[in-house]
Amino acid sequence: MKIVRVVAAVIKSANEKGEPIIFATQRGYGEFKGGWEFPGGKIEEGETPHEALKREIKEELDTEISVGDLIDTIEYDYPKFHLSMDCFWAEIIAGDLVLKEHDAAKWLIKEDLDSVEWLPADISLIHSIEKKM
Ligand SMILES: Nc1nc2c([nH]c(=O)n2[C@H]2C[C@H](O)[C@@H](COP(=O)(O)OP(=O)(O)OP(=O)(O)O)O2)c(=O)[nH]1
Ligand SMILES: [Mg+2]
Repeated sequence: MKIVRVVAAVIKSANEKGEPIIFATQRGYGEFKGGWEFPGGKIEEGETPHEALKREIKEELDTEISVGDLIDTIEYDYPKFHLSMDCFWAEIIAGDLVLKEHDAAKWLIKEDLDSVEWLPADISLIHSIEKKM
């Protein structure tokens, strides 16, 4: 099966109460339109995962991030391809998270992680984030 290598950013911040929050985005196009995910995309030839993630977040959200530790690498079989997705903690350096491609976005506290319809591959990631938030 075709393997698609993807990087995704779990952008972390804090709300007014000082609680940790993460940034979730809703896909605006394609076969998974409407599903919730972490911003990011496919690694291009010659790029490191780190470079790919910084590029994707600039393209999708017009925002510069610093990339932190790897949270998990998700391996998931979709009917048409195998997804291998490196998911990193990230923080905003500059920019306002402008939605260039997504339909909607939300900052979620730990207790609200289950409140959106995540893409199937993201379910196991949500569990590890929940433990680490
Ligand atoms: N970015 C992202 N993609 C995810 C997640 N979960 C998940 O199953 N995917 C899938 C959906 C897509 O098939 C693939 C990533 O594709 P993408 O559409 O983000 O790639 P891209 O930004 O490079 O966009 P494109 O140029 O290929 O349209 O991984 C996730 O949390 N974030
Ligand atoms: Mg993308």
